[in-house]
Amino acid sequence: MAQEAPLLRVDECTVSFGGLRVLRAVSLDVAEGEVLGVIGPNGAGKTTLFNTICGFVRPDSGALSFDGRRLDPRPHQLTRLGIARTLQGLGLFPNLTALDNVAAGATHRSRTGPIGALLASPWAERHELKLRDQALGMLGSLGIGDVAHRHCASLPYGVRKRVALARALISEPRLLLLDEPAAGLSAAEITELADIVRGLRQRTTVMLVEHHMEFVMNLCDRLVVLDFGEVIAAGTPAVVREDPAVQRAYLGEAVAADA
Ligand SMILES: Nc1ncnc2c1ncn2[C@@H]1O[C@H](COP(=O)(O)OP(=O)(O)OP(=O)(O)O)[C@@H](O)[C@H]1O
Repeated sequence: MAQEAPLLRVDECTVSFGGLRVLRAVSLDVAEGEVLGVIGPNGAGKTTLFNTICGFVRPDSGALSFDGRRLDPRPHQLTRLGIARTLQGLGLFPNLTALDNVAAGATHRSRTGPIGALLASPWAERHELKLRDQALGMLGSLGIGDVAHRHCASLPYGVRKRVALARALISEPRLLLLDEPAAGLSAAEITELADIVRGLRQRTTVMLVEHHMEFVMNLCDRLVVLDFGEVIAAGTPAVVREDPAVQRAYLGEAVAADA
């Protein structure tokens, strides 16, 4: 039986900054519907891998494909291609409400355009109202509908992280890239986040970079481990946790965290 093509394929990608080789012939597949975690010690190249997938960094060699087609993205094309990303720094507009921040994630779907906006046609207004309804629904589905009209600057960090997640989801991505989603969250918030991400798999594929071992071990279907820019292991959390190369890379760190 023919094997289904992966949603995302990273094929032998090598990336250098000046003389520093940061990714070394990295290959991995992300299957539709899975939650894939990318882990590795500090400086292993995880963020660079995300940046390469998003087109912020061009590989020296190698190729990417998305849904069976060559992926050579410019960052501004990502949403249209069906890829969304949350950032470590969240990147929210602090003086806008949570609702406006989320609606901003759907601007590629806004068909109003500058002329329509100037004319404020009833059609354009209806369309904008629909987008705002969807943004409100998205905040509600992440359990923070009550903060929709509050400025982001006034919200606790854990809530702002959910706003950023809602903004990524409003574009209805096929692939959602989460950059350290658990960082800075309390233990209770991390448990809730894991439940949220499990719920997301009905509608999107998730690839995440994370340091929190218990979170990734409990949540991810598969893990890819990077060390010094190389894939040193890949497989289920149970397999990866027992891998001697992974344990060596994490010497002194809690890879086997009581997951
Ligand atoms: N724009 C850049 N110019 C030069 N060096 C860079 C650049 N971006 C990253 N690096 C270097 O590339 C290496 C990998 O960095 P990267 O941020 O991808 O690692 P990481 O695994 O995400 O680390 P962390 O877990 O600490 O976030 C590091 O040595 C870093 O200093």
